Amino acid sequence: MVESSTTSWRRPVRGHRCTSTTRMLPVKAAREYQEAFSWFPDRVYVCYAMKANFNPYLVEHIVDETRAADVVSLWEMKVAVNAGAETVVVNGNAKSSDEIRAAVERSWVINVDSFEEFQRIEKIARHEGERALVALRVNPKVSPDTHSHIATAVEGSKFGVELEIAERVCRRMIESEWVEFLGLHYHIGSQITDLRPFSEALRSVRTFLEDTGLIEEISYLNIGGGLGIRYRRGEEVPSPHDLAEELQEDLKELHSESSGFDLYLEPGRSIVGEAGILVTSVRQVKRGRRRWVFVDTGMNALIRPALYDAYHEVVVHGGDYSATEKASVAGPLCESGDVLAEDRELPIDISEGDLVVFLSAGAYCESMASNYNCYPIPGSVVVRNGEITGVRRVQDYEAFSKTWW
Ligand SMILES: Cc1ncc(COP(=O)(O)O)c(C=O)c1O
Ligand SMILES: N[C@@H](CCCC[NH3+])C(=O)O
Repeated sequence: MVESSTTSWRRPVRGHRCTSTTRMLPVKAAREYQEAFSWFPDRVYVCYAMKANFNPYLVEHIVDETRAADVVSLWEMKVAVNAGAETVVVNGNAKSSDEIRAAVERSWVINVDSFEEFQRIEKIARHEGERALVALRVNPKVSPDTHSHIATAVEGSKFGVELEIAERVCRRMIESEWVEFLGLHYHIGSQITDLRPFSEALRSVRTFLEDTGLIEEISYLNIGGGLGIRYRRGEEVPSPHDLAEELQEDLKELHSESSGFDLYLEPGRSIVGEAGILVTSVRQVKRGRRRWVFVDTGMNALIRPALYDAYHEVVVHGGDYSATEKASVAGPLCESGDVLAEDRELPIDISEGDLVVFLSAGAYCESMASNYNCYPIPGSVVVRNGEITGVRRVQDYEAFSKTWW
């Protein structure tokens, strides 16, 4: 649950009962992933993709269930370890040497993004005197129906290695004294609600593994994350069980052709997305050609509408919906794109101080918050089974200014 920067909540305290009916879905979702793939013959690791929401209190609950995380930076590594992650996979197209070193020292699997990165890893591993555990991120080239900014396996994508040249890279990894080649990784993008691209990607990778004979060399297959969530009321989206069913046949056959491999998944949004809300409060209503509802936080806390034309359901807490009219909800920032919701039916009598709540804000909202216009990073409250289990206070000026002076 994500609270806006300046809403006038009573100060939440860890352990207090909370009256909110918001369910803590993430643990359930993580469990569902584990159950959904339980037919897989070897081990299955559900590595929570921390980029979706790295709130440490939330990560703690999820990792308690999964024991595994997908990280992309040193700080994500720290949060994952503090939350008790035992299995960590390291992603990123431009990893720093410190990140690579940390992974090598702890024997975490590195999903290698390029041949050049493999060479850097080899050098670092030699220097450390430790073999690096590596998998190669490949680009199976699929075009899911999602925003182009979050499709990650299209032609020309910055991520991964094209399958046409991947065999050569894998063979070099296999020959290397300083890396241990485990297998392949791919991730086709995010907010994907059609299952076809997931099976297309798996089939491309399967064909690659069979045609090259690399099927005999792998002990690791990482199929990434990407499953979409419900942003609009009434929308139907596939569940982890649907995804598992879609992939079951190919995965089982691939497994039977191999000498056995563990399956890794990296879901982010589908674990935390639906569970989070962003609570803002109305500062002002403006009437002109359009009716505007200005709230106290904007794209600094919810950048998805501006970045991806994303839609988030809006609810006015306790609002009288018997008389509504169209209005757009915008933040206070000096940016025309700082519009959080366009043309929604909102109560006519909405006024200063009313709480405007954005739904499905658990993923890529809190984690993408910024200090634009020197607005503080909003605080957040994590609730589980009706109880507050974690509070991050609104960033204060002292914490903010330390970054600068
Ligand atoms: C490598 C990688 N794995 C996993 C994820 C998580 O994706 P999602 O939140 O869509 O499940 C991402 C983000 O798209 C990613 O880049
Ligand atoms: N930030 C994106 C998802 C990025 C996925 C990370 N690879 C969103 O809000 O939809």
